[in-house]
Amino acid sequence: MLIVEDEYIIANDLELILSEAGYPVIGIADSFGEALSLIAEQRPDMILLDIYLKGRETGIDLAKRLEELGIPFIYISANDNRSVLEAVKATQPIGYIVKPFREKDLLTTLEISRYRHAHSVEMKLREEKALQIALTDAMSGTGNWEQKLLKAAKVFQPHISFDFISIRYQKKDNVTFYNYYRVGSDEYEIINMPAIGQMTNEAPEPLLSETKDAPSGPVLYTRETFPIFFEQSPLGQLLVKTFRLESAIVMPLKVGQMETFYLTFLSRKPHTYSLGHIRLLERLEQPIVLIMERVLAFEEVARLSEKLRQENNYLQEEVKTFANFEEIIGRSQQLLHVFDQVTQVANTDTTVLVLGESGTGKELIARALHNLSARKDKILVKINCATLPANLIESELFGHEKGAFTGAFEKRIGKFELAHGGTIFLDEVGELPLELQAKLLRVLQEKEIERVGGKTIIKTDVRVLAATNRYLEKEVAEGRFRMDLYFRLATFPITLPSLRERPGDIPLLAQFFAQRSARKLGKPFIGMSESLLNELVKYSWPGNIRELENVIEQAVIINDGQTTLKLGRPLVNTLFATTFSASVLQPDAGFKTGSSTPKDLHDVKQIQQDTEREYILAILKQTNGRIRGSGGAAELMNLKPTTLEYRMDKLGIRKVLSVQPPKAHSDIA
Ligand SMILES: Nc1ncnc2c1ncn2[C@@H]1O[C@H](COP(=O)(O)OP(=O)(O)OP(=O)(O)O)[C@@H](O)[C@H]1O
Repeated sequence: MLIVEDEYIIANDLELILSEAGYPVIGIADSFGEALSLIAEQRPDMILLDIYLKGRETGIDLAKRLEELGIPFIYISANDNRSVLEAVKATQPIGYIVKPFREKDLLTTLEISRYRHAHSVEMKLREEKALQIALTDAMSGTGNWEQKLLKAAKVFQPHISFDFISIRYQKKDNVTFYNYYRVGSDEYEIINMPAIGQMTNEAPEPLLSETKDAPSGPVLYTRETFPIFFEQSPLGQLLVKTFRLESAIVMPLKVGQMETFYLTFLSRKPHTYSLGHIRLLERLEQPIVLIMERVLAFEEVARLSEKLRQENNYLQEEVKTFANFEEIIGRSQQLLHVFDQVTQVANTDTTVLVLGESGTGKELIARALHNLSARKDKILVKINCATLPANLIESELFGHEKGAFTGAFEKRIGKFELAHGGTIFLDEVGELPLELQAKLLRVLQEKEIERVGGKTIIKTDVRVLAATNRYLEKEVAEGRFRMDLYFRLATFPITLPSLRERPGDIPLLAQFFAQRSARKLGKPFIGMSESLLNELVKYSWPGNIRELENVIEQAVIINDGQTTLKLGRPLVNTLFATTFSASVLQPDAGFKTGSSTPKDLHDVKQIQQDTEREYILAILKQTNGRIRGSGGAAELMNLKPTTLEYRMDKLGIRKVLSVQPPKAHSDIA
């Protein structure tokens, strides 16, 4: 114990009593200065403190230092002046002994004070532990940051009371403010930036950028020291003025390398905050930082696993088809030329536009381009521009912020962001609506994207591959496709030959598909007859390799494994197919990779179109107008539904939505 007493006799008396009672006394000081130097030498567990000492400073002045040092003390004084007693109370002594005292009274007071103090320290420790647990619960519960921080603020209230709490979250150059105003015992109003603007008639946003870094530890501000606080936080100044606040504590919490949370507790009363609060915040600093780090790490993990989940979806889609260059079957000159082009351009970041009829292997070539590039270990994201609803394409491509549109409940990253570091394959790019063509062009030019409803620009590193079975130049001429985008995409065009242009590859492909299907179905495959191969080669394959693949798979399915393959249905049974096989003309002008051109091009084309139209109408009648799904016209014709719809559109065949029974006035009827 240390005795701070200027009256020598009393001091000696005290020392004697204490020593005899088993309280070792480390010294006697008669002034403020001497007491501090004794404390510096040896820190006492407790101090007996007189109010009036030698020199200018009093016991009350010393008490303030003791509070800072965290040393408990008991006043021992004859002073009963009211204002002095008020000041004494404010210094939070653990006991008070009135002079003159009896030895018994002194020892009893000492014992009780010591017990109460030890008990209160233990209580405090327990309370602090409970506070930490409550903060962890608040922060790791459900909800967004605004809700979590409100829960955390409520947890603080009994320990560091406040009328207003402002939490600034600084992440690199990005600042977010969360403000809560206490309106009832457990009721808080969330005061966001627009609300501050409305209340103060001042735009608060510019003030954010003027916010300076606060000090490294907790700092207490009162009316006298507010100017320093205002200097650092002009927004804080606005809040203080608007909500008539009188004192504050600012606590910076550095989380990780780049992120800091600034907690500012503000009170309407001038003397709410004390050194005790500062000490409490200091003790809580590490635990809170740990909580925050954990919450941020969880968020990051959740973000990454969501990304991984999305990537997985695509990867699963990917493994369904071949992705290997070697798996592209064919030895024709036309195909070898394509291989040369692929090899040339694969390992660059050049945008490639793959052209060709439906089913010619455009997607396969796109995958080969990716697999032969330096990006092969990164993701290849495919997006089919024809199958997405027009109103969702933008958000699919670029992502959206939460609340960007009705139904955007959560923030979602788009495929461009997902493909970061890898490749994006825009299949059927010719179907992209005009307004999105402008946005795609911007991505290609600036290499940056903006989420729907987002304010920030996100840099991307994505290689773009695109494919279409449309004749894009015609689309440009007819105003359906932007010329500038066309030029951007067609930096390096690769045109795939139709199957009928390379009949020499048909036997190879047929064997390959037959073996593969047999393996898949666990059936033996003993070969194909000469006549079957001839039949395959003669056929015109409007659905190209996809159609061949399907025809062979069907044949393998119905085959018993003991005899050579037979087709499930004859290939010459459609007018559509025969017409095309009779001519070298493409069903869709523009992908002419063959050499010969019929003389009377116009007439042939007209006949061809009429025949095709009749054929499609006949099939549609058979299916009651149904295009998609099993037993639909597309399946019967071995075409993709989108291709069939495209053809119908071209030939002026209207789609009938309600087909049961077919309407008498419709095309189909
Ligand atoms: N040279 C080839 N060797 C083996 N299989 C091929 C070859 N070319 C295409 N295929 C197969 O044919 C089918 C159709 O190919 P793909 O989907 O790449 O065509 P596409 O031109 O992209 O069609 P669409 O324009 O209709 O989307 C796929 O199953 C693909 O694996």
